[in-house]
Amino acid sequence: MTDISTAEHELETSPAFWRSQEMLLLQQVTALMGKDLSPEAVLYEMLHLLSELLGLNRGRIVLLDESGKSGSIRYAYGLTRDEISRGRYALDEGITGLVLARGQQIIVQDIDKDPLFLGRMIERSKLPAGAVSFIALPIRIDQKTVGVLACHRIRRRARPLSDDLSILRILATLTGQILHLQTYVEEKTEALRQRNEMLSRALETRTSRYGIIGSSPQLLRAISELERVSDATASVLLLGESGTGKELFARALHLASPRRDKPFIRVNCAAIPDTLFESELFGYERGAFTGAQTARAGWFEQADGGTIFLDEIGELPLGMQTKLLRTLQEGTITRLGGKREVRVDVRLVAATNRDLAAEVGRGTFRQDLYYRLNVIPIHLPSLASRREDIPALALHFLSRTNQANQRNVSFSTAAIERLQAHGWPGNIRELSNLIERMVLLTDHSPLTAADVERFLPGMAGETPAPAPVSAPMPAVALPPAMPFTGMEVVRPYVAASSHSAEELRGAVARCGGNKSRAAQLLGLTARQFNYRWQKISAQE
Ligand SMILES: Nc1ncnc2c1ncn2[C@@H]1O[C@H](COP(=O)(O)OP(=O)(O)OP(=O)(O)O)[C@@H](O)[C@H]1O
Repeated sequence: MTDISTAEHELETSPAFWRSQEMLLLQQVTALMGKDLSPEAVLYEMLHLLSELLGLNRGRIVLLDESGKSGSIRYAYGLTRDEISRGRYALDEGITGLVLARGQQIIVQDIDKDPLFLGRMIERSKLPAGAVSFIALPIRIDQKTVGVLACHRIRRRARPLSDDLSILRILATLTGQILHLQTYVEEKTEALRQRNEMLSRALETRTSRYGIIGSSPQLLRAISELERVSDATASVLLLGESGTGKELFARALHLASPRRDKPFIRVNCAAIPDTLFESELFGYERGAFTGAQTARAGWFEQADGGTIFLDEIGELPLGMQTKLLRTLQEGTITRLGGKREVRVDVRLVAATNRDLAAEVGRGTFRQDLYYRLNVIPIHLPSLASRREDIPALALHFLSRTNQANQRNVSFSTAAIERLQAHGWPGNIRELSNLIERMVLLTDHSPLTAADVERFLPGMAGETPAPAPVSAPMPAVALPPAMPFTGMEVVRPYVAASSHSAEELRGAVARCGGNKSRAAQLLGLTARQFNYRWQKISAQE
């Protein structure tokens, strides 16, 4: 031996050298644990360093299989794939099987001399020529043996066996902790995944069962109110600005009720001329009026067993309000020109975007009917008060329009953000119409914030502040300037009670006395306009 190698030998055999090697190993392993919680990376590196720094070779970690009756090698260093695949042990089989079964460490001083040592995994010729030891220690979680940490050790080496055993015990404990942590994290993650799946399924079925999109607390509250009263027979009054989904909710209420297989009849009170209300709602007998050549059942009779939805109930003339109240109280109707009372079993759902209580105060709506209708009021939130629903609604309308028109248009994130910033006085109907127009009238994808800007009514560059919950409509609500679409806008986005007498008169004057054009200018239906016009004329 040269002087240098003698010095190296002395250094290598000094206890200080081995302590520093052990410290290095532990430092490296714990540093890795801090970085990466996956056992693969940490345990592999641990076995690697065990070999590199301490000369304990062919380390392996055997873990019990799910059956608990056998174990197999899960992590190893210095073993070939074939060798690893041979590393399967039944309980009590060989040294590893014994440690698995009994949870006690075993040290085989010389593998060639121990009859219990199987030697089936690695050919003897591949191991060092001299005496080779084998050390196997149990890995425990919560006092239960779940695996074995084992390695080879050249018997004739400078480092005492007790030191190797000490560090191996620490590493076996560390392995147990890492595996325990992994199981814990996996269990927690799985539980969270399942809970998440369950919640999103519940949300999905609750909100999309009736085609109602959105998960804002305000919308969920309205849906849960709807579901709570769906089985009752009392009248429901849906309140909310135009386009907030009152009709959708009325249909949802019907579908959620035991009447779902019976008719759902929608009557738009704003669209029926005063003179036809009675015959439309209650039907008529033959000869009831000129032209009544056959008898006809009205909407109430047609809805028998089901639900009648009186939309824009605030437009109902006073005379009809009295008749409706009688029907609600007595559960009967009398056809126009008829004498017989016909029993009808109908649930009434009414909707209005008007302040009915104020109408009662003004004497244009019967108080007793108002109380009768207002038994179960459900307030539908404006879109501006639940902006978090805008992305989901926008994507819903986008995919619906894409499908209907064989298009494949998408939105950029900025476009969605721009939609979220808009005030939406026309609520969901306005959003739905806007998206339909954008998809049909643009020839590129994704649609950008600038595209949205171009299509928003008279808002270029302006970001309106969020409207307060159930904020009244702006006093002058002229219909927004729409880009040419080739489509009729189905309904104007204007609250029915939002025009002062001055505005009505001003519009008529601007249209040279033409009331239909004045109605158009103000974004009202002819009926809505006439109703207001009569009202201001009566007040004069
Ligand atoms: N939460 C929602 N999810 C999906 N679509 C919705 C939702 N709310 C409303 N819509 C859609 O928006 C449009 C307007 O809704 P709806 O006609 O029910 O409003 P409304 O309150 O009855 O309006 P109006 O007072 O003018 O009669 C419809 O096409 C409806 O399907």
